[in-house]
Amino acid sequence: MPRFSANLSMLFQEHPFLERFAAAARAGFCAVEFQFPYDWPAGDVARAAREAGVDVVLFNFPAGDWAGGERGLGCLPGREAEFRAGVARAIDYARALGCPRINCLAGLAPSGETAEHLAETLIDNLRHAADACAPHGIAVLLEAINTRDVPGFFVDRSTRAAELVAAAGRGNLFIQYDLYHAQVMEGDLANTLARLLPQIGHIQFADNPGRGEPGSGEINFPWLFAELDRLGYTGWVGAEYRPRGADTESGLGWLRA
Ligand SMILES: O=C(O)C(=O)[C@@H](O)CO
Ligand SMILES: [Mg+2]
Repeated sequence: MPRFSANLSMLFQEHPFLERFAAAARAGFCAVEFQFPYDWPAGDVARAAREAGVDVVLFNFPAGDWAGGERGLGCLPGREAEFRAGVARAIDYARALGCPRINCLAGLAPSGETAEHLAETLIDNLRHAADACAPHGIAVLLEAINTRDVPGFFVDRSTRAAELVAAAGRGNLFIQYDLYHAQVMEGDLANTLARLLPQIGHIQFADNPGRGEPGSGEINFPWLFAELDRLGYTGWVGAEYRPRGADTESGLGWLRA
């Protein structure tokens, strides 16, 4: 079976953030990931992970004014300085946490800009991020997000993310393949995984519809997890779903199985 990490922005929300690390360890996870650690000092986050005995395997670059509706800075012309400051901040956190990969959110396509200009901006920003991360042994990821949940997201298909990553042309640049977003937008998960595998630096999952745990929807997760082994994928697979029950533990049947 693949190596699973618990996404602490979605799982274990019945606990305060810094207590979710220990909750994940008690549930059997040896690795965690999360969206944004920036509300907590890096030292506090690192201590929580160390004391729980879990590795931190992924988090996101700062993504703009999230509460105000922004969903990333990667493709936004005129925001390059803010993106770059976010890259530096994320590297500081990654070094404190020993985290080897950081995910870039492309953001919502602003009106009045051509797709070509947005793609150029994103590619320049990805190159900057990859070059800044490379000396620290950190990989940079680009994730496609479905436009049913996030209307207007600029990179909405894994095949497009793969094209942009290839165009940026950096050895430490990969795609983050989220099975939930891919199922909403593209389907054909197994064939797409096989085709994009060399470019995949991290996988996440939730069932569809509803973004719940495996077994709550239409995706055949036992078969797909076995397929990841058959394909030779050795990276992390992040559980990034909204538990349907009152607590996370009651939805972990897929992990026990
Ligand atoms: O929504 C997702 O999927 C993610 O992976 C997040 O990190 C982006 O908000
Ligand atoms: Mg995801």
